[in-house]
Amino acid sequence: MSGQRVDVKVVMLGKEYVGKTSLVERYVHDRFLVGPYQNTIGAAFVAKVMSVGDRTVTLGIWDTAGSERYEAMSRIYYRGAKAAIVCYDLTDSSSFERAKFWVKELRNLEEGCQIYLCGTKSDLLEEDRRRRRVDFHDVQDYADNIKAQLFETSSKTGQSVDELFQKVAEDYVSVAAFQVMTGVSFPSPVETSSRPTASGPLHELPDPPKE
Ligand SMILES: Nc1nc2c(ncn2[C@@H]2O[C@H](COP(=O)(O)OP(=O)(O)OP(=O)(O)O)[C@@H](O)[C@H]2O)c(=O)[nH]1
Repeated sequence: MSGQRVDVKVVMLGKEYVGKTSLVERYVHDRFLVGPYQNTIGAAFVAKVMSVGDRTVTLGIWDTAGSERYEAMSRIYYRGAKAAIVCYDLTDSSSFERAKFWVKELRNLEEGCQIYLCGTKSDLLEEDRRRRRVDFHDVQDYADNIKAQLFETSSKTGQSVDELFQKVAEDYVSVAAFQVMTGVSFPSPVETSSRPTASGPLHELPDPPKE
């Protein structure tokens, strides 16, 4: 992919091991990789073209590293994002605390960024409901408060993964339509160029977004 036009910059944020890379893998390649866990180093980029009604929308998805070691780098990647998918693991309460940390940052620093909260690994709850460590209703209240949308997904089974990314694209289209109607100009699409990926199975890493 070179010089591909991206309509919506999407950034994946969340504690390490919550399943950000797996979510992108399921959505983009419809697969769930088994084998030893490989943490993301820095960030990885992938673009996905999709349809919303009769429109084509290209999502440019930045999968950031969850390790706190890379926190400063993740900040570079969320700059200018139109959507952030903030992930937490439904079986790990500390990962929800980390999600709140990212929400706070985005709310303070990226006003125009729509937040999607994503509770991951829902298949583990289907196996054993007692594994849930993050209450659905608590998160729903929190999501209402911060005007975010909430999804619970499984990259293993694919549950709600397409719906999540579809909603991101649909929201982009309706906001863009609203802006055209009201005459408010919309930022021009981001141009990307190709470069080898920093990590993992995702590919096509463009230049980091400029501040
Ligand atoms: N059962 C189950 N396991 C999952 C799911 N999603 C991810 N995992 C597992 O959780 C581990 C971490 O997944 P990753 O996608 O690498 O997590 P990450 O958030 O990208 O991690 P970092 O790159 O370190 O930030 C891997 O062993 C995955 O196989 C899921 O939906 N269900």
